[in-house]
Amino acid sequence: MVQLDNMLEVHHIKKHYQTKNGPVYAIGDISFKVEKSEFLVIVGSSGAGKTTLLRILAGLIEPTSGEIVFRGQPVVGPPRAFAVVFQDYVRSLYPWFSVHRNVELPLVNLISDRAERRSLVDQMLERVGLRSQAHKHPQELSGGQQQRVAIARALAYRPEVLIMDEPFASLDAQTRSDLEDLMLQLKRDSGMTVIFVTHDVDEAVYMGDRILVLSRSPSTIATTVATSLPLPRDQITTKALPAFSAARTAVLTAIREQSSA
Ligand SMILES: Nc1ncnc2c1ncn2[C@@H]1O[C@H](COP(=O)(O)OP(=O)(O)OP(=O)(O)O)[C@@H](O)[C@H]1O
Repeated sequence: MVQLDNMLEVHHIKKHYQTKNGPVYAIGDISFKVEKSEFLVIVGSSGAGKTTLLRILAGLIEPTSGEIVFRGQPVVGPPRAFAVVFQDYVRSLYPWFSVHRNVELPLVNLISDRAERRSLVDQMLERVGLRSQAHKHPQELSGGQQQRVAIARALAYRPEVLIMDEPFASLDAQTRSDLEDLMLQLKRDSGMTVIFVTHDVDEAVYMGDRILVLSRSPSTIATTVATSLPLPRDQITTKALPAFSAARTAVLTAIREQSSA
């Protein structure tokens, strides 16, 4: 029998927000498990609770009930082993610090040796193709470059789990596919686990090993689609495979069923 290494377990998460107009029921009841080194993608219509779920997974907000278990331990705050990249990279970078300093900051309390820390930052900036821009400030870079800085910062931290909330949503198509491929390559090299939210079904199928489709809120998991696409992926040949269109059809059908439900 195949032994699965479930590093993260989500047990019956429910979440409602208290507002002045009464409770908003965001997450109905969600349970799933994530294997080590898996690339798990979460899709669902607007307002389905994707960001809420990611924030709970990252230990940033508490669920109303249910439990997240990471390596056998309940998550009660942001775990050291997790890093998060949000869509809003402009606000996630410090404008008054250089690119290099932005990537270095989260490492200050982790790596006390300054030379070692700076060398790791240089390596990460090299990986995302920004070594020559290290001295600049974020606002001097393009949107795609700023998002690369946010990715370099998350990866320099060497997380076991990287949580990404629509990280490429506001980028042009070419930059987006370049960053998709960069992320897949970095993930393959590091063996980290990725949990990734997107609105884009093609991106979900291209990136994911498995896709969770959420129902409308209060959300549950409507369907799970395993992609079974060969690695490494390629923007042209992978998307021409029958398995790609089969997975795409399965995800789109589930989303359509939810929006007409
Ligand atoms: N802080 C909050 N207070 C009250 N309600 C909230 C809060 N955050 C989210 N909600 C509500 O919870 C529900 C789920 O929101 P969430 O942002 O998690 O959905 P989403 O699937 O990420 O949406 P989108 O795809 O549009 O970003 C929505 O009805 C939203 O209005």
